[in-house]
Amino acid sequence: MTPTSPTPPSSEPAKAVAPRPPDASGPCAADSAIDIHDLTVAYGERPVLWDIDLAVPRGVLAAVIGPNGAGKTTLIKAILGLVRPLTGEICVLGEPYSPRRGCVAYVPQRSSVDWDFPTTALDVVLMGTYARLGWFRRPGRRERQQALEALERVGMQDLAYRQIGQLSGGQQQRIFLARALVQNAPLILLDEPFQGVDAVTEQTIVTLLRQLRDQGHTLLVVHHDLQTAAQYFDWVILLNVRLIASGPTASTFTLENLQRTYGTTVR
Ligand SMILES: Nc1ncnc2c1ncn2[C@@H]1O[C@H](COP(=O)(O)OP(=O)(O)OP(=O)(O)O)[C@@H](O)[C@H]1O
Repeated sequence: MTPTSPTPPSSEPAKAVAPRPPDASGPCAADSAIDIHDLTVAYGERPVLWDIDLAVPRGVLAAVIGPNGAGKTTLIKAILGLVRPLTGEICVLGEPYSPRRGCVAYVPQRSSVDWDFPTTALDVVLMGTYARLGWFRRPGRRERQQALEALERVGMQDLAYRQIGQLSGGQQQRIFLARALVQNAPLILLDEPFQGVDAVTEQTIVTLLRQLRDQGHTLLVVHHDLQTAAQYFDWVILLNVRLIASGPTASTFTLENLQRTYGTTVR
């Protein structure tokens, strides 16, 4: 790809970008949960994602890892159609995003949510049913039951009627996870779900993510903690504006790849 503007990031080109699966064909391979070709995203003149080619298979619990400002959140936003790429194509579950919108659940970064918005935990979870209901139907008894069950799965049933602004960080994170559960989407994107949560909540979330993976969902999780990455995830995507590597954790989460992602200071 050779766009005239903006100029490419100055760092050395990535040497070993993970190859796309050999059976992937056309822009939207049906066997991939996410398929990205030649993706470049810029804010103004500055590229924050450069020429990304990436295929994430279905049914993996995948981490997106990279330093601050590497473009991890921007990658999630690009998949969700929230930022307009300069170039490139993104396919979700074998199709462009728009017709697949209802198949994707999103657990945002806590800091990006207005917690003063006057709504209860149950109402937030019920939002996960809206895509199924369409424009003109309101959630009924069945949807409320599903929402309460999801709250129970994340251990939050007792706080269903609490205002979201009155919940702790870990509790808020679980509410958004419950919303994703209710949506029952095949693809779930989570932006730093462990940020600011205690060890017990972190384990609750990890257990849920594994259960969802075992049920066939694909999960893409922005993750910062290198100590836990290999233990939690079976697929890793290493990113620093460019894609450094993507693949099974055992073969991809290597010291060499981490050094290329973060510089030479990783031990
Ligand atoms: N709306 C925006 N307008 C301009 N620049 C932005 C915008 N959003 C993000 N950026 C910049 O783009 C770069 C990538 O941001 P992004 O949030 O995707 O990184 P990240 O890897 O998620 O970082 P972190 O680990 O700190 O959350 C950063 O340098 C950031 O300052």
